[in-house]
Amino acid sequence: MPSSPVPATPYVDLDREAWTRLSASTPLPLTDADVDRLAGLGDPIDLAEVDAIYRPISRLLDLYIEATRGLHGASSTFLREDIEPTPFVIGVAGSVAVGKSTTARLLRELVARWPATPRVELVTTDGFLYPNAELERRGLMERKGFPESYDRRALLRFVSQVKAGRAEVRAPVYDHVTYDIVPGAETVVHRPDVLIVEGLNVLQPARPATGSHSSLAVSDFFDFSIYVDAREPDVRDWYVDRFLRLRATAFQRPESYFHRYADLTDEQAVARAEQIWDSINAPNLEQNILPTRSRATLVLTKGRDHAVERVRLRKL
Ligand SMILES: Nc1ncnc2c1ncn2[C@@H]1O[C@H](COP(=O)(O)OP(=O)(O)O)[C@@H](O)[C@H]1O
Ligand SMILES: CC(C)(COP(=O)(O)O)[C@@H](O)C(=O)NCCC(=O)O
Repeated sequence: MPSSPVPATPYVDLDREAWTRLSASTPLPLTDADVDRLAGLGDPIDLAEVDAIYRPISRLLDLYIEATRGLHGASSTFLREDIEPTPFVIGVAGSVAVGKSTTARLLRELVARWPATPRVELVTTDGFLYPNAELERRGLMERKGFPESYDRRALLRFVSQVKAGRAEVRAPVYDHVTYDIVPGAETVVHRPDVLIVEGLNVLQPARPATGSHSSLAVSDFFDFSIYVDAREPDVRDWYVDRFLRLRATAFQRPESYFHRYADLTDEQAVARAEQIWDSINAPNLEQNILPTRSRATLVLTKGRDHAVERVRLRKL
């Protein structure tokens, strides 16, 4: 029997105008208090963009959450067991400097406005990077952010325990100033309604099972996932801009790992940032991150000015 062709794309593809039109018919407009709170996050995002692009995403997430709870109730009825719904888990993936953290922080605020999900927790996967001493030992200091630079088993344990509804789950903490794991620090997650897991590699598929280790990846616990996408030359520029801004602020602090870059001239700082981008972050994007884009439920494509140009939502 001839096999049916694989569809060219499993996504509904909307340009900015089509997606923006959804904003007019989406409930829960931003109030003055919301605008104040969002402005207070310290992110450079334009509030008109929040209303047109990100607020409809929060509505879509609310619909998925409601449907997932319905499905959960159906399973409970079938099993004749009273099983509590567990946190709805959202993954946010994409390149270094593409805007994952900004998107994740924004969604945390917007999703928490919906009556069904006031408690939203956000965890970044950098807390699961191996400490620098361990990365040195493994010869991975020049591969920070590559899948092998993370303690993937600990990350998987963390997400699966939150998803299983455990009352309290702890994650280690990474500091971008010292460029290392903070000894003794932890983030504690207490059974949120929604957990957002943000990180470069969260959409990676599982590695093949070996011996007693089953083949699971954090993405197996996601109820929804978002890939933040942009053209590589634009992301490279955003990375360099952020590096220059950090040089004027965080790098000035003596405890900063990059303190030695505090006094570089503009030209030297740009050259150093480009070198880090070209030798670490660009190869990681190309080899590990971009290949996971097609696994996301929603793909947001940003233009040079950070405005979302295109939204793709998985329909199959
Ligand atoms: N929507 C946006 N509008 C304007 N600037 C943005 C937006 N999103 C991110 N940025 C800027 O782009 C850079 C990278 O964003 P960030 O969220 O830190 O990326 P990531 O977490 O992916 O490394 C930062 O300098 C940030 O301020
Ligand atoms: C800390 C990161 C690996 C990102 O971690 P994530 O939370 O996305 O898993 C990345 O921002 C980073 O520092 N990369 C190393 C190369 C560089 O200095 O840009």
